[in-house]
Amino acid sequence: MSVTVRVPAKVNVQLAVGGARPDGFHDLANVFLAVGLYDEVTATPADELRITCTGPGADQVPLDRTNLAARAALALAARHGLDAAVHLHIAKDIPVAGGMAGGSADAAGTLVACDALWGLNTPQGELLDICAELGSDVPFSLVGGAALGTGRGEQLRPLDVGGTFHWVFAVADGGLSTPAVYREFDRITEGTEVPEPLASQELLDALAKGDATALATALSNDLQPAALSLFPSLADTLAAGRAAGALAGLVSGSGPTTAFLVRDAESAAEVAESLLASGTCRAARTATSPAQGATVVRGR
Ligand SMILES: C[C@](O)(CO)[C@H](O)COP(=O)(O)OP(=O)(O)OC[C@H]1O[C@@H](n2ccc(N)nc2=O)[C@H](O)[C@@H]1O
Ligand SMILES: Nc1ncnc2c1ncn2[C@@H]1O[C@H](COP(=O)(O)OP(=O)(O)OP(=O)(O)O)[C@@H](O)[C@H]1O
Repeated sequence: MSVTVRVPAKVNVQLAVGGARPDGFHDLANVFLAVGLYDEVTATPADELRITCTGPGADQVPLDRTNLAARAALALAARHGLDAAVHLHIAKDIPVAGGMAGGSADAAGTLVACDALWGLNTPQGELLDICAELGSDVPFSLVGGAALGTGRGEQLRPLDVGGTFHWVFAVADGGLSTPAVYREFDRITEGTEVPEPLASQELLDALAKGDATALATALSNDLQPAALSLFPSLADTLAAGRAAGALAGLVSGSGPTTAFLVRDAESAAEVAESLLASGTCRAARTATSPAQGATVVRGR
């Protein structure tokens, strides 16, 4: 018997970053939006903890206990005094090391899959606590939809979304390390006064209304200069997407995936085709948001 859970990627429609905290993290006003690109995690009873992974970029995913999915299974098992004797298969579709929370999605998916497989019925609040221990993005991967993340991004307030938004994601050739991008942010902002991160009311209103034009004007990512500094060719990708007719483009989270907000599905297909033809990205994917958080799709 197995349980399969589907988990969405995310884009940060606003990522306001404060100064470095004494613990090395940064306080954020992080407006998460789940997008319909999914990883699937299947949990099956086994003699011992084992991970397999298929899909684009699977060769870059660790299969040992450093995999965030393995850490999630071990954390849930430990909380309930169980042995994490489970085979986790990750069917990857979220770009690896792309700034779209792929590893976080797999961790959240593993928690939901193992919770169902082991019949634990762990309360949502407890699952969210485990998520926060695993990583700043993991709680959002569990809940999906749209949310404002404060603290290091793990304290969530659900947000209203009044319509469907259409996106094109340009997948870069290569990845970026999240800690390296935050370090570059620190280097760039050194000696300046970094303001307290605050969510933009204009942006929250645009989300609530489902107004893509207004959202396009309000998109922002304080990590973008750092990602561009470490991966300068992303500027060409951003220019190509805008020239192709996107309403706006920005780096997704810590990058290097770039996200383009477009008017509708037809425009998404056109912008994706132009981006690929421009030769400034490895792949272009279309998706809509919001998307549901970690959800059991097969098994109990
Ligand atoms: C860039 C984002 O993806 C935007 O949602 C997140 O802020 C990163 O979330 P994540 O990958 O889950 O990050 P974590 O695994 O919690 O932390 C990885 C590293 O990123 C940096 N980090 C992360 C979150 C945060 N609020 N401040 C930080 O400085 C720290 O160097 C940390 O050691
Ligand atoms: N299940 C996993 N899937 C992908 N990468 C993983 C996983 N577990 C650990 N990793 C490691 O984490 C690194 C970052 O991968 P991930 O795909 O989570 O990045 P990301 O999407 O940029 O993260 P975020 O947007 O949360 O900052 C990878 O290079 C890989 O070595």
